[in-house]
Amino acid sequence: MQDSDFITLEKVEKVFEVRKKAGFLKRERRQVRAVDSISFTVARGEMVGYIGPNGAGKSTTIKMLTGILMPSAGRLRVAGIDPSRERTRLAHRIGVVFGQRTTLWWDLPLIDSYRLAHRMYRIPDARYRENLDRCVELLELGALLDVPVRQLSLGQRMRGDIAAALLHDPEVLYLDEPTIGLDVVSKAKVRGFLKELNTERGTTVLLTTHDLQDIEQLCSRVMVIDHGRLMYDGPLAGLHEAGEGERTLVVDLERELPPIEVPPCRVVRVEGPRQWLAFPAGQSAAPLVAAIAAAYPLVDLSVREPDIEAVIAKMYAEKAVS
Ligand SMILES: Nc1ncnc2c1ncn2[C@@H]1O[C@H](COP(=O)(O)OP(=O)(O)OP(=O)(O)O)[C@@H](O)[C@H]1O
Repeated sequence: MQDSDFITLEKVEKVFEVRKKAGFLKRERRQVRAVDSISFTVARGEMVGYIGPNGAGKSTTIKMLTGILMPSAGRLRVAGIDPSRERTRLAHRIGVVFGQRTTLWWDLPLIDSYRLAHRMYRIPDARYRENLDRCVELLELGALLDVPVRQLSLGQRMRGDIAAALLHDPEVLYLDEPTIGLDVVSKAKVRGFLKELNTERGTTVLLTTHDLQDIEQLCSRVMVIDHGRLMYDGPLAGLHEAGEGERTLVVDLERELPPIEVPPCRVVRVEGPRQWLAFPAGQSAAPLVAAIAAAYPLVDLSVREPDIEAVIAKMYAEKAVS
Protein backbone atom coordinates (compact mmCIF):
# COMPACT_ATOMS: atom_id res chain seq x y z
CA MET A 1 0.00 0.00 0.00
CA GLN A 2 1.24 3.48 -0.88
CA ASP A 3 0.23 6.77 0.68
CA SER A 4 -1.68 7.62 -2.49
CA ASP A 5 -4.06 4.69 -2.05
CA PHE A 6 -4.51 4.70 1.69
CA ILE A 7 -8.22 4.00 1.24
CA THR A 8 -9.13 1.96 -1.83
CA LEU A 9 -12.48 0.82 -3.18
CA GLU A 10 -12.65 -1.23 -6.35
CA LYS A 11 -16.11 -1.87 -7.77
CA VAL A 12 -17.58 -2.18 -4.29
CA GLU A 13 -21.22 -3.20 -4.01
CA LYS A 14 -23.67 -3.67 -1.19
CA VAL A 15 -27.01 -5.31 -1.83
CA PHE A 16 -29.58 -5.66 0.94
CA GLU A 17 -32.32 -8.27 0.82
CA VAL A 18 -35.54 -6.76 2.09
CA ARG A 19 -38.87 -8.46 2.64
CA LYS A 20 -41.98 -6.56 1.79
CA LYS A 21 -45.54 -7.42 2.72
CA ALA A 22 -47.40 -8.37 -0.46
CA GLY A 23 -50.74 -9.57 0.87
CA PHE A 24 -52.16 -11.16 3.99
CA LEU A 25 -49.47 -13.80 4.54
CA LYS A 26 -47.33 -13.31 1.52
CA ARG A 27 -43.99 -11.56 1.63
CA GLU A 28 -41.99 -10.57 -1.37
CA ARG A 29 -38.24 -10.45 -1.45
CA ARG A 30 -36.70 -7.41 -2.94
CA GLN A 31 -33.09 -6.34 -3.41
CA VAL A 32 -31.86 -2.86 -2.59
CA ARG A 33 -28.56 -1.97 -4.24
CA ALA A 34 -27.38 0.57 -1.68
CA VAL A 35 -23.86 0.84 -3.12
CA ASP A 36 -23.46 0.08 -6.80
CA SER A 37 -19.97 -0.61 -8.13
CA ILE A 38 -18.13 2.29 -6.50
CA SER A 39 -14.40 2.80 -7.07
CA PHE A 40 -12.19 5.51 -5.59
CA THR A 41 -8.95 6.01 -3.71
CA VAL A 42 -8.13 8.47 -0.94
CA ALA A 43 -4.52 9.45 -0.25
CA ARG A 44 -3.10 9.55 3.27
CA GLY A 45 -3.73 13.01 4.74
CA GLU A 46 -6.54 13.94 2.34
CA MET A 47 -9.77 15.48 3.61
CA VAL A 48 -12.62 14.45 1.37
CA GLY A 49 -16.32 15.33 1.40
CA TYR A 50 -18.71 12.47 0.68
CA ILE A 51 -22.11 13.91 -0.12
CA GLY A 52 -25.44 12.95 -1.62
CA PRO A 53 -29.19 13.03 -1.00
CA ASN A 54 -30.91 10.95 1.68
CA GLY A 55 -30.69 7.24 1.00
CA ALA A 56 -27.86 7.69 -1.52
CA GLY A 57 -25.61 5.08 0.12
CA LYS A 58 -23.24 7.24 2.18
CA SER A 59 -23.73 5.53 5.54
CA THR A 60 -23.57 2.10 3.91
CA THR A 61 -20.18 3.01 2.40
CA ILE A 62 -18.89 4.25 5.76
CA LYS A 63 -20.16 1.11 7.49
CA MET A 64 -18.22 -1.02 4.99
CA LEU A 65 -15.12 1.12 5.56
CA THR A 66 -15.33 0.47 9.31
CA GLY A 67 -15.99 -3.25 8.87
CA ILE A 68 -19.53 -3.16 10.34
CA LEU A 69 -20.90 -4.30 6.98
CA MET A 70 -19.35 -6.71 4.51
CA PRO A 71 -19.43 -5.73 0.81
CA SER A 72 -21.53 -7.98 -1.44
CA ALA A 73 -18.86 -7.63 -4.13
CA GLY A 74 -15.66 -5.75 -4.91
CA ARG A 75 -12.47 -5.03 -3.04
CA LEU A 76 -11.99 -2.61 -0.17
CA ARG A 77 -8.88 -1.71 1.85
CA VAL A 78 -8.19 0.85 4.58
CA ALA A 79 -4.54 1.27 5.53
CA GLY A 80 -3.89 -2.07 3.82
CA ILE A 81 -6.51 -3.81 5.97
CA ASP A 82 -9.66 -5.57 4.75
CA PRO A 83 -12.16 -3.98 7.19
CA SER A 84 -14.74 -6.76 7.48
CA ARG A 85 -12.06 -9.46 7.98
CA GLU A 86 -9.94 -7.59 10.50
CA ARG A 87 -12.35 -5.24 12.15
CA THR A 88 -10.62 -5.17 15.54
CA ARG A 89 -7.18 -4.49 14.10
CA LEU A 90 -8.65 -1.72 11.98
CA ALA A 91 -10.51 -0.23 14.97
CA HIS A 92 -7.17 0.84 16.45
CA ARG A 93 -6.38 2.86 13.35
CA ILE A 94 -9.71 4.58 12.67
CA GLY A 95 -12.05 6.93 14.52
CA VAL A 96 -15.76 7.29 13.80
CA VAL A 97 -18.18 10.08 14.72
CA PHE A 98 -21.88 9.84 13.92
CA GLY A 99 -23.53 13.22 14.36
CA GLN A 100 -26.94 11.74 15.09
CA ARG A 101 -25.76 9.19 17.63
CA THR A 102 -23.30 9.36 20.49
CA THR A 103 -20.69 6.83 21.53
CA LEU A 104 -20.46 8.48 24.95
CA TRP A 105 -21.99 7.04 28.12
CA TRP A 106 -25.18 8.96 28.55
CA ASP A 107 -25.50 8.95 32.35
CA LEU A 108 -21.82 9.25 33.20
CA PRO A 109 -19.58 12.31 33.33
CA LEU A 110 -17.77 12.91 30.04
CA ILE A 111 -14.38 11.99 31.50
CA ASP A 112 -15.59 8.44 32.28
CA SER A 113 -16.14 7.72 28.59
CA TYR A 114 -12.58 8.83 27.93
CA ARG A 115 -11.22 6.63 30.74
CA LEU A 116 -13.06 3.72 29.19
CA ALA A 117 -11.55 4.43 25.76
CA HIS A 118 -8.12 4.62 27.45
CA ARG A 119 -8.54 1.03 28.64
CA MET A 120 -10.45 -0.34 25.69
CA TYR A 121 -7.85 0.78 23.15
CA ARG A 122 -4.96 0.12 25.57
CA ILE A 123 -3.62 3.61 24.93
CA PRO A 124 -0.25 4.14 26.67
CA ASP A 125 -0.76 6.47 29.66
CA ALA A 126 1.47 9.29 28.45
CA ARG A 127 -0.10 9.26 25.00
CA TYR A 128 -3.61 9.26 26.49
CA ARG A 129 -2.79 12.24 28.73
CA GLU A 130 -1.24 14.15 25.87
CA ASN A 131 -4.14 13.52 23.49
CA LEU A 132 -6.75 14.25 26.14
CA ASP A 133 -5.08 17.51 27.15
CA ARG A 134 -4.86 18.58 23.53
CA CYS A 135 -8.51 17.78 22.77
CA VAL A 136 -9.67 19.42 26.01
CA GLU A 137 -7.81 22.58 25.11
CA LEU A 138 -8.72 22.81 21.44
CA LEU A 139 -12.31 21.67 21.82
CA GLU A 140 -12.84 23.68 25.00
CA LEU A 141 -13.97 20.73 27.09
CA GLY A 142 -12.30 21.68 30.38
CA ALA A 143 -15.43 22.78 32.20
CA LEU A 144 -17.45 19.85 30.82
CA LEU A 145 -15.41 16.82 31.86
CA ASP A 146 -17.36 16.20 35.06
CA VAL A 147 -20.77 16.88 33.55
CA PRO A 148 -22.98 13.86 32.72
CA VAL A 149 -23.27 13.55 28.95
CA ARG A 150 -27.06 13.84 29.00
CA GLN A 151 -26.73 17.37 30.41
CA LEU A 152 -24.52 18.58 27.56
CA SER A 153 -25.85 20.72 24.72
CA LEU A 154 -25.74 19.23 21.24
CA GLY A 155 -22.64 21.25 20.33
CA GLN A 156 -20.85 20.31 23.55
CA ARG A 157 -21.73 16.66 23.08
CA MET A 158 -20.47 16.70 19.51
CA ARG A 159 -17.14 18.14 20.63
CA GLY A 160 -17.06 15.45 23.33
CA ASP A 161 -17.71 12.77 20.72
CA ILE A 162 -14.95 14.05 18.44
CA ALA A 163 -12.47 13.94 21.31
CA ALA A 164 -13.52 10.37 22.14
CA ALA A 165 -12.86 9.30 18.56
CA LEU A 166 -9.33 10.75 18.62
CA LEU A 167 -7.82 9.59 21.93
CA HIS A 168 -6.21 6.54 20.33
CA ASP A 169 -4.57 8.60 17.56
CA PRO A 170 -6.46 7.20 14.58
CA GLU A 171 -4.93 7.70 11.15
CA VAL A 172 -8.38 7.89 9.55
CA LEU A 173 -11.43 9.72 10.84
CA TYR A 174 -14.92 9.13 9.43
CA LEU A 175 -17.35 11.90 10.27
CA ASP A 176 -21.04 11.47 9.55
CA GLU A 177 -22.81 14.87 9.75
CA PRO A 178 -20.51 16.34 12.42
CA THR A 179 -22.16 19.78 12.37
CA ILE A 180 -25.82 18.76 12.12
CA GLY A 181 -28.03 20.85 14.40
CA LEU A 182 -25.16 22.99 15.71
CA ASP A 183 -25.28 26.76 16.03
CA VAL A 184 -22.88 28.97 14.08
CA VAL A 185 -20.34 29.25 16.91
CA SER A 186 -20.22 25.50 17.56
CA LYS A 187 -19.92 24.79 13.84
CA ALA A 188 -16.95 27.14 13.61
CA LYS A 189 -15.28 25.44 16.59
CA VAL A 190 -15.72 21.97 15.14
CA ARG A 191 -14.52 23.02 11.68
CA GLY A 192 -11.50 24.86 13.09
CA PHE A 193 -10.52 21.81 15.10
CA LEU A 194 -10.87 19.41 12.16
CA LYS A 195 -8.80 21.67 9.95
CA GLU A 196 -6.03 21.74 12.51
CA LEU A 197 -6.18 17.98 13.05
CA ASN A 198 -5.77 17.44 9.32
CA THR A 199 -2.92 19.89 8.80
CA GLU A 200 -1.00 19.25 12.03
CA ARG A 201 -1.42 15.51 12.39
CA GLY A 202 -2.04 14.55 8.77
CA THR A 203 -5.18 12.63 9.76
CA THR A 204 -7.09 11.38 6.73
CA VAL A 205 -10.71 12.54 6.96
CA LEU A 206 -13.82 11.34 5.14
CA LEU A 207 -16.69 13.70 5.85
CA THR A 208 -20.38 13.14 5.17
CA THR A 209 -22.51 16.25 5.43
CA HIS A 210 -25.54 18.12 4.16
CA ASP A 211 -23.84 21.42 4.86
CA LEU A 212 -21.95 22.72 1.84
CA GLN A 213 -20.06 25.14 4.06
CA ASP A 214 -18.45 22.19 5.85
CA ILE A 215 -17.10 21.09 2.50
CA GLU A 216 -16.21 24.60 1.37
CA GLN A 217 -14.19 25.26 4.50
CA LEU A 218 -12.59 21.87 4.93
CA CYS A 219 -12.36 19.76 1.80
CA SER A 220 -10.39 20.31 -1.37
CA ARG A 221 -12.10 17.31 -2.93
CA VAL A 222 -15.71 16.19 -2.94
CA MET A 223 -17.40 12.99 -4.04
CA VAL A 224 -21.09 12.90 -4.85
CA ILE A 225 -23.01 9.65 -4.53
CA ASP A 226 -26.58 9.05 -5.61
CA HIS A 227 -28.56 5.82 -5.92
CA GLY A 228 -25.39 4.04 -4.84
CA ARG A 229 -23.30 5.36 -7.72
CA LEU A 230 -20.45 7.83 -7.76
CA MET A 231 -21.68 10.80 -9.79
CA TYR A 232 -18.83 13.25 -9.30
CA ASP A 233 -15.30 13.22 -7.90
CA GLY A 234 -13.31 16.46 -7.99
CA PRO A 235 -12.97 19.94 -6.51
CA LEU A 236 -16.00 21.68 -5.02
CA ALA A 237 -15.65 24.52 -7.54
CA GLY A 238 -16.20 22.00 -10.32
CA LEU A 239 -19.35 20.77 -8.63
CA HIS A 240 -20.72 24.29 -8.54
CA GLU A 241 -19.94 24.60 -12.24
CA ALA A 242 -21.49 21.24 -13.03
CA GLY A 243 -24.54 22.17 -10.99
CA GLU A 244 -24.60 25.85 -11.91
CA GLY A 245 -25.17 26.34 -8.21
CA GLU A 246 -26.80 29.55 -7.08
CA ARG A 247 -26.60 31.45 -3.84
CA THR A 248 -29.42 33.55 -2.53
CA LEU A 249 -29.52 37.10 -1.18
CA VAL A 250 -32.33 37.58 1.30
CA VAL A 251 -33.13 41.30 1.25
CA ASP A 252 -35.33 43.16 3.74
CA LEU A 253 -36.55 46.50 2.39
CA GLU A 254 -38.19 49.34 4.30
CA ARG A 255 -41.48 48.65 2.55
CA GLU A 256 -43.11 46.44 -0.03
CA LEU A 257 -41.68 47.24 -3.48
CA PRO A 258 -41.73 45.75 -6.98
CA PRO A 259 -39.09 43.05 -7.62
CA ILE A 260 -35.52 44.37 -7.34
CA GLU A 261 -33.72 44.78 -10.64
CA VAL A 262 -29.99 44.29 -10.19
CA PRO A 263 -28.48 41.97 -12.82
CA PRO A 264 -27.50 39.15 -12.73
CA CYS A 265 -29.74 38.70 -9.66
CA ARG A 266 -33.06 37.01 -10.28
CA VAL A 267 -35.93 37.55 -7.86
CA VAL A 268 -37.22 34.10 -6.95
CA ARG A 269 -39.64 35.00 -4.18
CA VAL A 270 -41.31 38.07 -2.64
CA GLU A 271 -43.05 38.20 0.74
CA GLY A 272 -44.08 41.72 1.76
CA PRO A 273 -40.90 43.81 2.18
CA ARG A 274 -38.66 40.69 1.97
CA GLN A 275 -37.26 39.51 -1.37
CA TRP A 276 -35.11 36.48 -2.28
CA LEU A 277 -32.63 37.02 -5.10
CA ALA A 278 -30.69 34.16 -6.71
CA PHE A 279 -27.24 34.81 -8.19
CA PRO A 280 -24.46 32.55 -9.57
CA ALA A 281 -22.60 30.79 -6.73
CA GLY A 282 -19.20 31.61 -8.21
CA GLN A 283 -19.83 35.36 -8.13
CA SER A 284 -18.91 37.65 -5.24
CA ALA A 285 -21.93 39.03 -3.35
CA ALA A 286 -20.21 42.33 -2.44
CA PRO A 287 -20.86 44.36 -5.65
CA LEU A 288 -24.46 43.10 -5.74
CA VAL A 289 -25.05 44.15 -2.15
CA ALA A 290 -23.54 47.58 -2.92
CA ALA A 291 -25.76 47.99 -6.00
CA ILE A 292 -28.90 47.04 -4.07
CA ALA A 293 -28.00 49.33 -1.15
CA ALA A 294 -27.44 52.26 -3.56
CA ALA A 295 -30.76 51.91 -5.33
CA TYR A 296 -33.19 50.54 -2.71
CA PRO A 297 -34.19 51.40 0.90
CA LEU A 298 -32.33 48.47 2.50
CA VAL A 299 -32.97 47.43 6.14
CA ASP A 300 -31.19 44.08 6.35
CA LEU A 301 -29.56 41.50 4.13
CA SER A 302 -28.10 37.98 4.36
CA VAL A 303 -26.51 35.51 1.96
CA ARG A 304 -27.68 31.90 1.88
CA GLU A 305 -25.51 29.12 0.50
CA PRO A 306 -27.11 26.55 -1.80
CA ASP A 307 -27.76 23.25 -0.05
CA ILE A 308 -26.40 20.03 -1.37
CA GLU A 309 -29.77 18.80 -2.61
CA ALA A 310 -30.17 21.96 -4.71
CA VAL A 311 -26.70 21.66 -6.23
CA ILE A 312 -27.21 17.99 -7.07
CA ALA A 313 -30.69 18.59 -8.49
CA LYS A 314 -29.24 21.25 -10.79
CA MET A 315 -26.43 18.92 -11.77
CA TYR A 316 -28.97 16.33 -12.94
CA ALA A 317 -31.06 18.93 -14.72
CA GLU A 318 -27.96 20.04 -16.68
CA LYS A 319 -27.13 16.43 -17.56
CA ALA A 320 -30.66 15.75 -18.76
CA VAL A 321 -30.53 18.75 -21.09
CA SER A 322 -27.05 18.07 -22.50
N1 LIG B 1 -29.81 -2.67 6.80
C1 LIG B 1 -30.46 -2.32 5.70
N2 LIG B 1 -31.40 -3.14 5.17
C2 LIG B 1 -32.06 -2.80 4.04
N3 LIG B 1 -31.87 -1.65 3.36
C3 LIG B 1 -30.95 -0.81 3.84
C4 LIG B 1 -30.21 -1.08 5.02
N4 LIG B 1 -29.37 -0.03 5.26
C5 LIG B 1 -29.58 0.86 4.26
N5 LIG B 1 -30.53 0.40 3.41
C6 LIG B 1 -31.00 1.08 2.17
O1 LIG B 1 -29.88 1.37 1.38
C7 LIG B 1 -30.01 2.66 0.75
C8 LIG B 1 -28.85 3.55 1.15
O2 LIG B 1 -28.94 3.87 2.53
P1 LIG B 1 -27.83 4.73 3.33
O3 LIG B 1 -28.24 4.75 4.75
O4 LIG B 1 -26.47 4.22 3.00
O5 LIG B 1 -28.01 6.17 2.69
P2 LIG B 1 -27.41 7.58 3.14
O6 LIG B 1 -26.84 8.18 1.90
O7 LIG B 1 -26.50 7.40 4.29
O8 LIG B 1 -28.69 8.38 3.56
P3 LIG B 1 -28.93 9.49 4.74
O9 LIG B 1 -28.37 10.78 4.22
O10 LIG B 1 -30.42 9.53 4.81
O11 LIG B 1 -28.27 8.97 5.96
C9 LIG B 1 -31.37 3.17 1.18
O12 LIG B 1 -32.29 2.85 0.17
C10 LIG B 1 -31.66 2.42 2.44
O13 LIG B 1 -33.04 2.27 2.63
